[in-house]
Amino acid sequence: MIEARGISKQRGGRTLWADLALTVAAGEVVALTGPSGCGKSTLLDCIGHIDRVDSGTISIGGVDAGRSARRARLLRRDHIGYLFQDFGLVHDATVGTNVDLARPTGLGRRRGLSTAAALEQVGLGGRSTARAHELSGGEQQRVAVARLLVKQPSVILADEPTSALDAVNAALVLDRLESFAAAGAAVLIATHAPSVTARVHRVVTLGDGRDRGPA
Ligand SMILES: Nc1ncnc2c1ncn2[C@@H]1O[C@H](COP(=O)(O)OP(=O)(O)OP(=O)(O)O)[C@@H](O)[C@H]1O
Repeated sequence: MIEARGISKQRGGRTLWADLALTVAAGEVVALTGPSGCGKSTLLDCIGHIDRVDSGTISIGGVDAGRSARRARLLRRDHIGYLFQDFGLVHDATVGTNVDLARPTGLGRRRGLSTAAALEQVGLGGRSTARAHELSGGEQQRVAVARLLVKQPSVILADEPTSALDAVNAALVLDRLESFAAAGAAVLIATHAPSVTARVHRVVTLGDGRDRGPA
């Protein structure tokens, strides 16, 4: 589902990674680890088509957007979902609006759950009119998960999704990510947390080129 081949990226004159290959199959949960500053977030941004690699190719579901901004936008809109450490919500918007905003407008618009059903699934059925900033961190990350439930992306990129959460909420988020994979999504999680790497199918370590294989 995610297929990166020979990709390289420089930042501020420093090579973050070079000639890197990474694949994540449909149904697989892969953790991306490595020392702080080695370029995990940058790699997620490139795979998520928010940023561009300097060389190499990245295809999502067999589609390589190349240098086309339009094709990158369509991949982001229809196929890619994000989960961020800081939750990535619009703070002043309501919970319901935050979830509505994730609904694809193109071919995938009928794919996911309704906003009400998604909020119900994450235990926030009664909170749709609350402003996002009024929720706790754990609740905000559950709103972010509800956004994925309405979008049903085939690729989920999660950047330290549990680092601001307590153990209970972190486990809930991981449960959800595993459910998305069980339903066929490819899930890539950048993380430092042993509690995450212990649960995934495979760990890829940036910086030393190691891929430990099945965890
Ligand atoms: N917008 C930017 N402009 C220039 N350099 C940047 C930018 N964003 C990140 N960097 C640099 O790129 C390098 C990689 O950053 P990145 O956030 O991808 O690393 P990371 O492995 O995710 O780190 P951490 O584990 O601390 O989150 C760092 O040295 C960082 O300072």
